[in-house]
Amino acid sequence: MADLTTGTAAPQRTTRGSMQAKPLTLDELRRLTEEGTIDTVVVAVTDAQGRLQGKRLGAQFFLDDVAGHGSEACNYLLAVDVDMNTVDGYEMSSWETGYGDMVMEPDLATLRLIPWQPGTAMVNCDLTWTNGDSVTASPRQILKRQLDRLAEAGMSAHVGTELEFITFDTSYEEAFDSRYQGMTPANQYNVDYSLLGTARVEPLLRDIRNSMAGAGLYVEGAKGECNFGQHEITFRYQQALKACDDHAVYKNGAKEIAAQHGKSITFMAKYDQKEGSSCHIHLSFRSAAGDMVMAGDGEHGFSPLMEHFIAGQLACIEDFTYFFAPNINSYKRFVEGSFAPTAVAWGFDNRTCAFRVVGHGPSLRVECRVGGADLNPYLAAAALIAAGLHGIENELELPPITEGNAYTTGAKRLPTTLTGARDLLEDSAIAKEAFGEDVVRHYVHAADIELDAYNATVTDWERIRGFERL
Ligand SMILES: NC(=O)CC[C@H](N)C(=O)O
Repeated sequence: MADLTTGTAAPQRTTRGSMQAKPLTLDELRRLTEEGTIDTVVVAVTDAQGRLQGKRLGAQFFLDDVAGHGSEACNYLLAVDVDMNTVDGYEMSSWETGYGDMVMEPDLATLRLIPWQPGTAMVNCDLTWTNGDSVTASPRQILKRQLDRLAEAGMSAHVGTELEFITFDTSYEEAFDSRYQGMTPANQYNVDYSLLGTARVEPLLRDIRNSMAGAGLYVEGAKGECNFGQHEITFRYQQALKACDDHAVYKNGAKEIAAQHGKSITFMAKYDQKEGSSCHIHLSFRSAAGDMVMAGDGEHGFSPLMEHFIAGQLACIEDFTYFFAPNINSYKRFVEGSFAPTAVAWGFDNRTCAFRVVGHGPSLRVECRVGGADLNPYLAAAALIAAGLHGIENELELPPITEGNAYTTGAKRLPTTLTGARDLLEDSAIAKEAFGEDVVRHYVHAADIELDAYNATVTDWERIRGFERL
């Protein structure tokens, strides 16, 4: 086991190297706690917005009580807005029901060291009610339900998520105080693939990469992107649930590490008018034994299952767009010619399509390019699995391939506003069937909360536009 950081500021502390740490067992955690190397265990759940929420527990208390029995958290955690306001209208949580508890049930398979915080381990949790029932609106429970459906069909899913983000030399506190005006991006020009440009940000990027390896993620690499200060760090695909747990840990951890460097990073889908930040999701189904099921002898080298799978994605993406673009800002990313998709289309290695098929044989997979970096990975992965199953169960026919520029074809368009996506989700028989009516109501309400907050706000844009000239 590698040494843990002693808690000095990030730039001085030693990194852990790039080897993927093994999951931490409960016995190892006990030993590390007894020898004083670990003193804190973070119990974490992922909320509706995809954020890690939870508590920092004394490691001994975690070992004695929580590992076996869970830890309580207020049920409002899945029913607040971004600002943690208690908002009306959620069935699972309200003043009327007294805002009681749910139980964070540690999934011990997710136990890991958190190298960027001294003496700390973390565990991802499922959410149950105090009577043991599953909390159906919990993103992790929503994904697990789709994985159960997939297992009943004799399959499992591999997922890889690729988050882009924009880095600023400005600290989070300075950014907040200046109301996000006049911030300094970490690069002053487009550093897409630029080794020179990315080297400027490498102390932070390397710290994030190596810290994530120490937290059990398999780091593939980092590259620069187009917008000023925009970068992407990628991790190897893996079983869907672990991929989403790791995504949530990474996104939270990358912000913590940026803060330790006096910098800030944002996963907003569209920070400014230049290129937005995506979360491309690579997905493949395998047999329960792990064998490939998507490649075959058909046209394009597809199996019939793959044809139905892609057809299902195209059939469902409009209904499910909310799960890939859950904020007002998310829709500003869907701009023609920006590498973010606008067309409901699929193609081979075609970055203008919503669904880009890549690889061949065992590596054949679909990259969904719809999601912004602000998506909730559990909900998006659940949506892709549900869409694939919809296509397979109904043996949907593969629509024609798009060759060339999907931005200028007459293909159907993705919803262009949160209102549009919300309405499609609300009316979706497929979504209600796959996720349950209560889950659809929960997330339609989440969209309404966001829309109401936005509509009630007078923005800078309106003042600049109208103050003098109107
Ligand atoms: N690497 C890329 O393909 C760029 C993706 C683009 N930034 C988006 O928001 O979708």
